[in-house]
Amino acid sequence: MLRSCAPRLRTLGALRGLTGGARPAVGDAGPALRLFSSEKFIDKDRSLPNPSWSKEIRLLFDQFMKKCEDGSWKRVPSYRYISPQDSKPTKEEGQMSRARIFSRSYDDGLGFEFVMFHNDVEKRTVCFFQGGPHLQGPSGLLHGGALATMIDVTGGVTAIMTGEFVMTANLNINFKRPIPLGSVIVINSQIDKVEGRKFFVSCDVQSVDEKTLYSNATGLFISLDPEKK
Ligand SMILES: CC/C=C\C/C=C\C/C=C\CCCCCCCC(=O)SCCNC(=O)CCNC(=O)[C@H](O)C(C)(C)COP(=O)(O)OP(=O)(O)OC[C@H]1O[C@@H](n2cnc3c(N)ncnc32)[C@H](O)[C@@H]1OP(=O)(O)O
Repeated sequence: MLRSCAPRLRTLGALRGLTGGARPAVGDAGPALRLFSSEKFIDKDRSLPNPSWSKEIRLLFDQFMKKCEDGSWKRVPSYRYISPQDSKPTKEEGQMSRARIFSRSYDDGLGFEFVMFHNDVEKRTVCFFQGGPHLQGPSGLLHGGALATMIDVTGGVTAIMTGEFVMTANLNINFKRPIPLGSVIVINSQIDKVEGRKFFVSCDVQSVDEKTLYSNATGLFISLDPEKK
């Protein structure tokens, strides 16, 4: 069921660094730590390096943090939980009270390790992704659904960074080459066209040396109709 508009806009604001929270670091699109309203619980920003990150993804992270210094790029923060003020007004109970954002639901190193950087002028996002052992599909290879998740999230962030809260309406993915589990890949996403509430986004997925095109994709993201909210 769709939630009301205002909480979503607060989430959007936090994502774009437009609202309060802990002080953002230079080059960040938002707060590094998110204090929940009770101030008893701190949800850490999971797009920062952790011990499971390989040298390769750390190097890419460092390179792009440098690009953030002149403000042209911003690191996109990423959390495990939706903060209580952005959640449904009714108290969630049982299993639902433990809800996590899917792409951040695994412990460090086991699932989706990634960081995204966004360029507002170019309307594009780059994601560095390292898929952990719990994302295996065929032996030793990344599951296609895990890649689809990352394409969805990267494309979704590219659209969301325009300031609209969007939902994914359509994804078309060509899986061209299998991805070795644990390797680092680069997902580039850009907005090709905007028609009213429709954001047409394309993505390509490559090896770090750009020699292998693993996948390409297009997606349609639609911002919510105020009449229907
Ligand atoms: C969800 C995340 C939650 C919290 C995140 C928290 C923090 C943010 C941090 C990070 C963000 C990460 C990015 C998120 C990535 C994950 C995104 C998702 O997983 S979303 C979940 C999967 N998607 C859905 O469940 C969507 C289900 N569908 C719908 O709710 C609706 O169909 C819709 C997409 C909202 C559109 O419904 P509307 O009633 O608003 O639109 P319409 O009036 O029907 O159509 C408008 C326009 O668009 C065309 N159209 C609609 N659907 C399609 C389609 N599938 N293919 C092509 N075209 C489509 C339609 O024809 C109309 O066109 P027009 O006539 O030219 O205007």
